[in-house]
Amino acid sequence: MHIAVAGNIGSGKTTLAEKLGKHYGWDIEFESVENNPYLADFYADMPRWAFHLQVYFLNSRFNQLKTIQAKTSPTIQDRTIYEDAYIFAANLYKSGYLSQRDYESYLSLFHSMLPHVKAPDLLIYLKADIPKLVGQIEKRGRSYETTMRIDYLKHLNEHYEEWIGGYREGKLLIIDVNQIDFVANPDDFAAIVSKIEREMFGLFA
Ligand SMILES: Nc1ncnc2c1ncn2[C@@H]1O[C@H](COP(=O)(O)OP(=O)(O)OP(=O)(O)O)[C@@H](O)[C@H]1O
Repeated sequence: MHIAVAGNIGSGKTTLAEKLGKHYGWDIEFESVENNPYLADFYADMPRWAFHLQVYFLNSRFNQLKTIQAKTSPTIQDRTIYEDAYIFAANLYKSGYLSQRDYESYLSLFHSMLPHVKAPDLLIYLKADIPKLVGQIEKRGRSYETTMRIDYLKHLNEHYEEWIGGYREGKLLIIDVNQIDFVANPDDFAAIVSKIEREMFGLFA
């Protein structure tokens, strides 16, 4: 079984994946941030490093998927390969940070991978407005994210809305995290668990 958590930067994917992994005893596949050789450079100079970073993320996510698809134990994944292509790369192209030829090469690579990609059994989308995202990004205080512009987050959110609106690949659970705190408030976490059970197993928990 493959569960994936999707959402904009700072929406709380990693934290929720950790909590659900612990709650259900699922394996967790994280996004590799610490060892990413391009991320800090990318935030300092997006046009220069956009293509490099996208190829890096695409490859790392594809390898992660191969691992998940080869396993029999249930696994929760922190961000999907769809977000790399349909959200981040598309946004960088539309914002002029990826050139036409680089974007076309990227898409060609992504389309070569796509036949080997199976959609998750359940996609959990964490929907958050800009103030919530900004608050959480500030709270965690990663130095390279301090240069991030509000516009960048806004454009990413627009891409998320469009992608989620048309998502038909599998089961989808949308969780609006604007008014909840599933870390500080156990009831909020329990409500998420109930929604997951209803979606996955049709139970009224
Ligand atoms: N394809 C991509 N293109 C550009 N940046 C990306 C891409 N994938 C991930 N990132 C960035 O890499 C970093 C990854 O951080 P992390 O895994 O903690 O997730 P996050 O997006 O910050 O989400 P959350 O706070 O919900 O866990 C973030 O700055 C994120 O936006």
